[in-house]
Amino acid sequence: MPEPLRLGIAGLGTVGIGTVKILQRHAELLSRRAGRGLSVAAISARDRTKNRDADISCYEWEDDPVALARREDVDVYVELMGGADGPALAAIRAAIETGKDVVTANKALLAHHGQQLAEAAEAKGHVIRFEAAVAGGIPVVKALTEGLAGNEIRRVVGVMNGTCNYILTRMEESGLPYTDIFEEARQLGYLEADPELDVGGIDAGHKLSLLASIAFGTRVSFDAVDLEGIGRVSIDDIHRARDMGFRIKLLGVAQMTGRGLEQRMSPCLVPADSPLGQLQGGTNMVVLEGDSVGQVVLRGAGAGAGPTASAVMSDVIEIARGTRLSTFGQPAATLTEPTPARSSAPAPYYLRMGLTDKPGALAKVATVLGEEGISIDRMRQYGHADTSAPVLIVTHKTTREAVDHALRRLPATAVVLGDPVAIRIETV
Ligand SMILES: NC(=O)C1=CN([C@@H]2O[C@H](COP(=O)(O)OP(=O)(O)OC[C@H]3O[C@@H](n4cnc5c(N)ncnc54)[C@H](O)[C@@H]3O)[C@@H](O)[C@H]2O)C=CC1
Ligand SMILES: N[C@@H](CC=O)C(=O)O
Ligand code: NA
Repeated sequence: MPEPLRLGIAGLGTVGIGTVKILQRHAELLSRRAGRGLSVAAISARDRTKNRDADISCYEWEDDPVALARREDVDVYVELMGGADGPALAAIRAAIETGKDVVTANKALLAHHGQQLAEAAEAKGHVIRFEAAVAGGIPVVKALTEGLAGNEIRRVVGVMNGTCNYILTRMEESGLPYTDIFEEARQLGYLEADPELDVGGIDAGHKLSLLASIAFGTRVSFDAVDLEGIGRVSIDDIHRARDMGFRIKLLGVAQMTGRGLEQRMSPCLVPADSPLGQLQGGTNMVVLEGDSVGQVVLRGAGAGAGPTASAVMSDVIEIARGTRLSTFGQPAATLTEPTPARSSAPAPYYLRMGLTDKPGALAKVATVLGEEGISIDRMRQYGHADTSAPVLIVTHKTTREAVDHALRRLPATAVVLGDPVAIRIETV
């Protein structure tokens, strides 16, 4: 049997300890699958003495994660500290410089530095693997890189942030507004240290940009992701959308169009009876569409110690087996610079507005929509006690530009009260 593969594990929080536990619990199973033993050369975290849910006294300790990366007895540097820059970046650079392969769960870091790190690693014949970084335990990176390698990928769509899906699901269940459920999520410890990463759509945008790179052979371009978080999703819209047969999800879409690479992470309506519409709580779902395979739907835990460590271990075993994959599915130097699509593909839209309850009000709105080339598919007016009549409109496919233009014109009709809401409807 070959020599054991020696790991240096930096970060002993949720994911790091989850990884240590799998290594300890399944040592024999893992070495059978890997074809060689797996050993831990040393570990590192901020606080050595912290009470942890695993016995780490058997491992050598390094205070400095960069020193751990430079150790000669480490073959694979397992970075589970987090942070887009700082020690995680310095440590991964040091690991590559000194000839190690790298496994990381750090989507923020790869979204910002993935291209440069992949080029550096590949120039030296080393690999960077990141299954845990996208949708946690769901093997979506491997599905795209390996299982669907024979396809031209048409589209990647998904719910990739469990916290946002939890918040939206709980708002619908409880009827409580965003601020109340945000607080509930905080109390449950679901939110990242900087909650804006979750609710601002940034974390999910990081993940989408990594999948887009593999799917379309383009350099990671997180800055080109059109981002909108869930902070403005109202309980009203959640209920009205449900009345019309939809649910609101923070949805990521990446597709190559005639106008360039479209990457969006924003609240969208999806049919309530679709797989995405049925997705409840903190679960993730990614839908991959290939020209030969059609649609592949992956669903599972996008976060948590066990699921995320499961993904980390899949990368470690891949390396132990001798599989050497390019970080983004093809040599980093051959990834092309994407042209960002300036506008998104046409789609139906959901429009909600309050109208003055006077004859002809609806006709004025319909005229503006018609003049902007927007055709109405369905409409519903609600009973009301005051002077503002709530109206919902589902349009046929149209462009975001036409919708925005119509919304800008509506105040001039003098029949629309307050700010109308427009949300894209995504059919998957
Ligand atoms: N928690 C989850 O469910 C998921 C986490 N991830 C990613 O996994 C990585 C780790 O996340 P968690 O385990 O949740 O974080 P955590 O906050 O629970 O643990 C971080 C660990 O890294 C150590 N650390 C942080 N900065 C350090 C430094 N400068 N020097 C030495 N040690 C340092 C901390 O002491 C701690 O042991 C992050 O990149 C995160 O985005 C990815 C998917 C899911
Ligand atoms: N904050 C993330 C954790 C995993 O990436 C989420 O809620 O999905
Ligand atoms: Na994954």
